[in-house]
Amino acid sequence: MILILDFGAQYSQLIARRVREAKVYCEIVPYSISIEKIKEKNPSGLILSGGPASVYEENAPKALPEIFELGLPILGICYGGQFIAQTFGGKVTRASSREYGRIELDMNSDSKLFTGIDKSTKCWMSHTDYIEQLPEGFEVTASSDTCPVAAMENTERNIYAVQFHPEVEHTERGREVLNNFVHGVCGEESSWDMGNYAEEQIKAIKDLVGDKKALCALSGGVDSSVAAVLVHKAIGKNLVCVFVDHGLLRKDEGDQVEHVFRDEFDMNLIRVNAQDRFLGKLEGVSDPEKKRKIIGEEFIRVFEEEKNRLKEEFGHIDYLVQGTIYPDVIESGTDTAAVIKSHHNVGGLPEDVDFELLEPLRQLFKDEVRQVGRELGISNELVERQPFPGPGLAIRVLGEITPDKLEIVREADFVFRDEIKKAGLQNQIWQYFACLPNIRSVGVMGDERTYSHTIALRAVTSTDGMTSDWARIPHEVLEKISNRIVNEVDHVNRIVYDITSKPPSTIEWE
Ligand SMILES: Nc1ncnc2c1ncn2[C@@H]1O[C@H](COP(=O)(O)OP(=O)(O)OP(=O)(O)O)[C@@H](O)[C@H]1O
Ligand SMILES: O=c1[nH]c(=O)c2[nH+]cn([C@@H]3O[C@H](COP(=O)(O)O)[C@@H](O)[C@H]3O)c2[nH]1
Ligand SMILES: NC(=O)CC[C@H](N)C(=O)O
Ligand SMILES: [Mg+2]
Repeated sequence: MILILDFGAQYSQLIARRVREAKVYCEIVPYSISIEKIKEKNPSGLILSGGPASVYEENAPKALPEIFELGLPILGICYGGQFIAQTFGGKVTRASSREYGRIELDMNSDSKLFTGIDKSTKCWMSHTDYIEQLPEGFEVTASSDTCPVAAMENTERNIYAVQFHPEVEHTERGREVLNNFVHGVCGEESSWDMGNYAEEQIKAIKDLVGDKKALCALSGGVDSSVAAVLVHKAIGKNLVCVFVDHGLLRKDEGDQVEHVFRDEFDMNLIRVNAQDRFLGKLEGVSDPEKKRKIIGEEFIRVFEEEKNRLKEEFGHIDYLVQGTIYPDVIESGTDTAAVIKSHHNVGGLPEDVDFELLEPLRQLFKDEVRQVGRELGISNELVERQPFPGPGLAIRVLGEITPDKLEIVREADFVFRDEIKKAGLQNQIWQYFACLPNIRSVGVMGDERTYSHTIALRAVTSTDGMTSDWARIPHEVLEKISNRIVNEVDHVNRIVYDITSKPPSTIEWE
């Protein structure tokens, strides 16, 4: 097995996922793990993850130096690599030129880590610091103009470090790098089997819930639909689904979700119209984290009210099923990982929740959830649906939300989606939406001065939502979308297209 020492990385689970995909068992442990514990687990290699800290800071997280005396192969990624450099006497400092997102790297294919990889390949970076001075005994195995030590190794000690992220989907040959490490360097064989996730989960849910009852927070999105079907297969009629229309949905979405769900599934579904209470609570609030927490809490209050209301006819409900997936968890922050944004269903939950949480997809990434959905026989149309965040349009109207602004973004978003569909691009773009940045600018329309809103279009390619690139939508399509939005949506006189990757941006603007 392989041990991953976690320094608070966004991508630790992704590293684990790639190692498992290479059919090798692995576990994630805190960076501070003791030497005895490591010996107990008897790994064939260690991977040191990335992390938000800088190794030269006073309280930077440090693994025990004795890990380097175990004789085990070690691979450090980003922070992990910088930690290796510092430990062996190299120098890590803040880079004059930071790198986020795509870069081209020259790799030395003589390195065991890069066996079989072309010289120049596309890699994904996310760092502020860099290895300025190579530690003694190490040699450089990859570099770019701005990052002289993009990879280094000490073959005698079997220690490797990379500045880029081999674990993310956008690093073209990343899987091969990790394969080379676990098989080529650590000598692991492909022996571990992932089993059948759906079957195992259904059995586990059956055992856990027994004949108790559960309420599923159902949005009509991919994650909660898959979660609902899993739980329904386990406990049948003891599940009730609650869909909340919080007034922050896209155009006509409430009716569509209700329709699709009743058509496709034979499950209890309750729709709660809660537009006024959500918008009331959000009035005058402009901080994104505050908005997310208000929404997270309000969802729970609605579910609790439904639970009380259903007591007589349905019986006591113990569990709340949510379609939480791994990015929701990690981005909401953990003991070591930074808070990127509090997803309403994790970091946005209030402290007092009158349910036991049941989240069967909590360890999975989006593409894995889609795979489970297909195994469960859910229609392609639903499984392929683009993600839509639980806080909805509230995090796409930047700053304070008003009914007028919601209306503008809703209409612009409708036009955008309509044109993407007409251009036949909906399967090539992972997520696409309109956003209202809350800036107004001067325009001239019909010879009159306007001072109106800007709409920002966001469209990204991704696989798991952890990294993304901006979608290269043909200019003719963008032109059509721009024309239509300005012509059809009142109070808009300017359209911009977002051309940042994640990192450094995130997919949503708030
Ligand atoms: N309008 C809603 N009504 C009830 N529950 C919701 C609603 N929106 C979100 N949720 C709950 O919050 C969870 C997280 O939302 P999220 O948007 O990440 O997932 P999803 O809507 O199920 O899938 P997708 O990512 O495809 O939109 C959902 O799985 C669901 O349990
Ligand atoms: O249910 C959700 N509740 C949330 O609070 C939330 N915030 C972001 N998202 C979705 O998660 C994916 C990654 O988003 P970001 O790059 O913006 O962090 C993207 O698909 C986002 O749409 C959310 N989903
Ligand atoms: N992704 C990382 O591990 C980042 C490491 C460190 N915080 C940097 O900015 O360079
Ligand atoms: Mg959703």
